Amino acid sequence: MNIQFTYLPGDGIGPEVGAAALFVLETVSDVFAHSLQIEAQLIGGAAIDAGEKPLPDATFESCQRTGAILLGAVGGPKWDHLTGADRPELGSLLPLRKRLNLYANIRPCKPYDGLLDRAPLKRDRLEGTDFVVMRELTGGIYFGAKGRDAGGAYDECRYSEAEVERIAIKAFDLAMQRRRKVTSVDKSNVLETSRLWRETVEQVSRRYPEVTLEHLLVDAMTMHMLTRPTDFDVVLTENMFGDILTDEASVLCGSMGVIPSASLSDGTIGLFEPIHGSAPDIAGQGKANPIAMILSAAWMLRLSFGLEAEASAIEAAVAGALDASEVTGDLGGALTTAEVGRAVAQRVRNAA
Ligand SMILES: NC(=O)C1=CN([C@@H]2O[C@H](COP(=O)(O)OP(=O)(O)OC[C@H]3O[C@@H](n4cnc5c(N)ncnc54)[C@H](O)[C@@H]3O)[C@@H](O)[C@H]2O)C=CC1
Ligand SMILES: CC(C)CC(=O)C(=O)O
Ligand SMILES: [Mg+2]
Repeated sequence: MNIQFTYLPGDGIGPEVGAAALFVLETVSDVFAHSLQIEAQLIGGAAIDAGEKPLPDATFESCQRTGAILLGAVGGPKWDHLTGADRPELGSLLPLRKRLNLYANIRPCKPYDGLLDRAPLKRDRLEGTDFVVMRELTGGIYFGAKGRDAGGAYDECRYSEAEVERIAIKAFDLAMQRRRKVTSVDKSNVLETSRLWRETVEQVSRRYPEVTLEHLLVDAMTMHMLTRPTDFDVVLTENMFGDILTDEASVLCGSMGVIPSASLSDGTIGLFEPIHGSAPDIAGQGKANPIAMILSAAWMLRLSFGLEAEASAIEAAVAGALDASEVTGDLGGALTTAEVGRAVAQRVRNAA
């Protein structure tokens, strides 16, 4: 098969973890006799530095055409003086998600066995943790009107019933394939958008009588996630809460550097990216953990190209590398970003 995708390394550690993931993809395509057609494009601060818009037209066109996108991260202190749509985050990543209608962001929290002792929680409390966060990705406060006025500053948060309904359906459909439980997280004691969220999720849940529905307020959820992580199956939540809760979930999994994500629409386009950002504090030092990016590449093979054996081969290689402590410093190892990429690739080759 010809695996054609758009590659957006972006900023900070993006190009570093991206190079490691590409190395693994090249090995997989060699082992499984595929060809790779990589369309590398500019995004974020890297695009700004090249004299382009944060989301250049050529980049968007490539994403639309290939329908499979592997992205590192955007943003960093170098561009923090910029405002509004001139910023990498507001001018590239958010419009990319919005314009491609990638409203369903799926982020897994299933600690690898080799990392169970790295989390602050004891192994016996963590063992069996396996939940997925279904985060709404194209609505809410990140996309509302924002600005400054005489009174200070404002960020508007809006959700339509249709926006809540479609992400709730995704969550319930996913729960039907898993352990049939949805935990919907909102702030309905205070926010009107959350009241709509809760009512709509209730309505959708009536179509799924086999699925147990639980509602939690987001402040309490930050505690429940740490005290009873094994209780959750599908966690359904809005854009900003999902952003925050999944960084917290990374603590259960050992590091920010191990959680991949898929952002999907109702069509065939998929955007695959680690949940972490550009990590300017470690950029350029070979310290970044590439596993989240490598797993995002595996998800791209599975979800955009239907290459299940190839995706599973990468995931098995990652599990093997973690068991053998072939890891970067965030996981207590001594390997560089590139060395982890090579170690995972070697395991893919050895298993073939
Ligand atoms: N999807 C994206 O493009 C995202 C972009 N950002 C942007 O990234 C920049 C930095 O944001 P931060 O708040 O520092 O979040 P961050 O996720 O980049 O980093 C948070 C902490 O986790 C560590 N970390 C992150 N990824 C790691 C990896 N792969 N291996 C080892 N350690 C890792 C970092 O060193 C840092 O200490 C900001 O400009 C922010 O807007 C933040 C989140 C997502
Ligand atoms: C630019 C941010 C909204 C990206 C982010 O933090 C995320 O999607 O996790
Ligand atoms: Mg985030």
